[in-house]
Amino acid sequence: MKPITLPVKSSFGEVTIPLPSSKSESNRVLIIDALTPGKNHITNLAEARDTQTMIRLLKEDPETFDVLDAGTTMRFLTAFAALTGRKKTLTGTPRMCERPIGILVDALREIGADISYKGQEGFPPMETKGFNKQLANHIKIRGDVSSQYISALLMNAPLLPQGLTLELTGKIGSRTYIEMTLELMRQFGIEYSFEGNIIKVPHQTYKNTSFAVESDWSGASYWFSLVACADKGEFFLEGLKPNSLQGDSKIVDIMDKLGVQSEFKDGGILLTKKPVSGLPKFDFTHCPDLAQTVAVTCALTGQKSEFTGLESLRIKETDRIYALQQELAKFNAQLVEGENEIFTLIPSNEIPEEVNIHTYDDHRMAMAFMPLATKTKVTFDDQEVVNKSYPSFWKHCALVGLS
Ligand SMILES: O=C(O)C1=C[C@@H](OP(=O)(O)O)[C@@H](O)[C@H](O)C1
Ligand SMILES: C=C(OP(=O)(O)O)C(=O)O
Repeated sequence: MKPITLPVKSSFGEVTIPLPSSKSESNRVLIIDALTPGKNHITNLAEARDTQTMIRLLKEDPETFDVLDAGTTMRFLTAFAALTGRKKTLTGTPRMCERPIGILVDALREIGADISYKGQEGFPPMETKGFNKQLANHIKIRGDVSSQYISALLMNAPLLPQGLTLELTGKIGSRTYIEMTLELMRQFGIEYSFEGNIIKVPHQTYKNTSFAVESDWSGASYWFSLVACADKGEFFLEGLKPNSLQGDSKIVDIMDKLGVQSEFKDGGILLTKKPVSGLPKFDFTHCPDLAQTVAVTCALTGQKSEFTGLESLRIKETDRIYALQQELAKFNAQLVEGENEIFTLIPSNEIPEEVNIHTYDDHRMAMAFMPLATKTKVTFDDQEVVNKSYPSFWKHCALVGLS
C-alpha cells in the first residue's frame, strides 16, 4: 500500500474538474448491451475499476467471473449468468465474499436458475449451472437490503419467456438506483410499469440505441464538499446534467444547505460558496454513497446535523459507519448512534496538526476525507484505493493545488 499526503490549502481559484463517468450507469449499459441483439453505440464508459472489470469479464468470458471488490459487477453478473444459463463461478475479494447475496440467489432459484454456493450459504463464491425453464413469473423480494439485487433481476427480465413481476417488500432503499435501471432499460426500448411496490416487465427484446454515459455524481460530491470546507474556491464540474438518472445528484440540494451554490451551465455545473442556512437533517436512504462526503463536510464546517437512512452502509466496501466513527474521532468529530437508527453528527472542535486517515479498502473513505486538507496536513494510507470508482482522483486533487 502506497500512502499519499496532501498539503494544507484552504483557498482555491477557478478550476475545471474533468469528472470521470458514472460506474453505475456504465455497468448497467454493459449488461443491457450484452443482452441486446445487434450493435449499440455506447460512449463515455467509466474508467472505474468496477466498470473495467465488467468490460473485461464480458469480453473474455472466462470460466470464473472474479469481480474483485465491485458490488454491482457481482450482483449484475450473477443474475446475467444464472438467467442466461451460463456455467460460471462468481467470486471476488475476501470482503466481497462477506457481502450478502442470498436474497438475489433465492430469487434466481425461484425463477428457475440452478445456482449453488461454493462456500458459506448466502455469500459468494457461487456457481451457476444452467437455466432449464422458467418456474415463476411473479416473485416477492425484499427492498431494504440492496437495490442491486432488484436491478440485477430487472435487466434480465425482458428475456425471460414469461417476463417478470417483482413485488418489493419492506422499506425500499436506494430507490433511485432501481429507477435508473428502469429508465436505462426504457432507453433501450423496454416497456415496464412501476406502480406502488410492483414492477412489471413483460417479455420483449432490447432495441439498438446510442447512449452516452454521464459524469459521476458520486465522484462530483467530493468537489462540492471541498468548496463547502474551503475559505474560497470556484469549481466547474464537467459533464453533469440537471435531469440526471443518478440519485446522487441530490448532492445539489444537500450542499445548498451546507454553503455551496450550484449553477448548471455549458454542459456542467459551477460551484461557488454561499452562506450556510439552518440546522440540517439528512436522509441517505436513496443516496447512501453520499453519507461519508456529507459527514466529513458537516464535521469540518461546524454543522451539527442529524443523519438517517444509513442502514445499508454496514454491508458496503467496509462497515462504513464503524469506519466513519473511527476516522472522524481522529479530529474530534463524532457520529453518534441514537434510537431508531438516527445518528447525530457532532462537528470537530479542534483539529490536530496532522491526521492519518485509514481507508479500510474503501475508495469513499479516502475521497470523502480529502477536504480535511483545508484544515490540516492529511495522509491517507492507500492512494490506490480510489481506483474502484475514480482512478484520476489524486490527479484532480493536483489540479486544484492539492499535491
Ligand atoms: O446500483 C448501483 O449502481 C448502486 C447501488 C447502491 O447500492 P445498494 O443498492 O446496495 O444500496 C450504491 O451504494 C452503489 O454504490 C451503486
Ligand atoms: C457501494 C459501492 O459500490 P458497490 O456496492 O458496487 O461495490 C460504492 O461505490 O460506494
